[in-house]
Amino acid sequence: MSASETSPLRQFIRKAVVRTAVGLVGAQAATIGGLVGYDALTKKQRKTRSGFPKPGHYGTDVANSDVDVFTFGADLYDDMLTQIANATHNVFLESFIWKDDEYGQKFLDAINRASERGVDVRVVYDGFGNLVVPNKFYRFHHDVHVYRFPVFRPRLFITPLRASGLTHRKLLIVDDNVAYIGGYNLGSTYATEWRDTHLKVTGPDSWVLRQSFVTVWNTVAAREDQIPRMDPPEWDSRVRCWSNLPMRRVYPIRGMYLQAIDRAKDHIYISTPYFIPDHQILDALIRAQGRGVDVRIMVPMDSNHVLADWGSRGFYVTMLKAGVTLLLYKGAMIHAKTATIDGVWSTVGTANIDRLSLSFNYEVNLEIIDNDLAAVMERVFEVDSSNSHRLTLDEWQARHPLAWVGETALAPLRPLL
Ligand SMILES: O=P(O)(O)OC[C@H](O)CO
Repeated sequence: MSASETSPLRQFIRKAVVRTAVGLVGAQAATIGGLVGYDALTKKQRKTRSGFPKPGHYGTDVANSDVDVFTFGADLYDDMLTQIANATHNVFLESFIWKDDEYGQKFLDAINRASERGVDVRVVYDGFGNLVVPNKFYRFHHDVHVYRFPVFRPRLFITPLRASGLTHRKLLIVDDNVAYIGGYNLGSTYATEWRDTHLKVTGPDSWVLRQSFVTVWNTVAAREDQIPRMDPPEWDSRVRCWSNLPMRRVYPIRGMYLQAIDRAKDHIYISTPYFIPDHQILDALIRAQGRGVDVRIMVPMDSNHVLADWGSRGFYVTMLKAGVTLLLYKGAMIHAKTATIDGVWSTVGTANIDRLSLSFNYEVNLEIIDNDLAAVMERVFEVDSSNSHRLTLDEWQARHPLAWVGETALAPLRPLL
């Protein structure tokens, strides 16, 4: 049938569909524009937030290794810088964000000095994550081996899945014996203004993090730049490492979370800066609450990404109706990517509970089965809870109708956030 022969009814339906689609996209664009504009206006106010209670620094033994829990950036960075300064053999550093500020410079200087004195230094950082940092900041000593994850990747046209993903990891491994992992990127804001959590593993269990770094490095580096294999200490460790590696097409962190949530019998405490779960994770959490598990999820009251906040808020009614406790962290940005379950199981890593982390980016999480560490993680969660507002269903349902419009308009974008 030619266009001129199209029936009036068909023409009407076609126009209605096109207008609805244009209207929806327009509403979404207007919502995003409004939220981003409002966010820019209130940014200054967020910069003068009141700060946060510091949960402290804890040391525990897990099997034959020492595990330190850091919850304040300046303490962590000082410890990392001391390790780099004392390194005698090698330093492997990977970071999603590496700012050109005071602390960023300290790390750059420390690894350059290590390289100068003959330490084998390997660095991985993300091109996209540091687009706003001038390239000239990254002046490495000529012996430092560097891989900058490229922003543009021609291989995307050949092997789109394997060539995708940013490195969202934050890792430091020193002398094959000390390894750091957690939410801290490198930058001065994170040193004092953000609440985050990092682990330091000293001893044989650090191997798993070394191996995670080596796996990525040895895939991207030239043959002459490969890092030699080091044998693992033991099979039956209570410390497991899960690495999302698009280059291998594996994303095990999501599976780790699903298994642990399904296994929970008593309580689940999760901290995440960005909470935009897929259906299966959301369903697992709601089912856990339904069988009597005390599920508590902590997110920032206002994070540094307004769209992520609104993407997250779209889940609040469902969660609150299911009885899940929502804790909104006040006065500072909480960026910890941690969970602890039943006083036994804990994870600390780089993955957020969102699709970018669980199904797209390079990530790494430690999973640790240990009562003492779980007790520490619960203590940290308790201190953070004391600085959080517990949201109620009544309060949330009384929010401004425009908020509901924002949540609904952003719902289709959740997979991208
Ligand atoms: O991507 P993350 O979780 O490391 O968070 C980084 C901040 O969002 C920087 O804007």
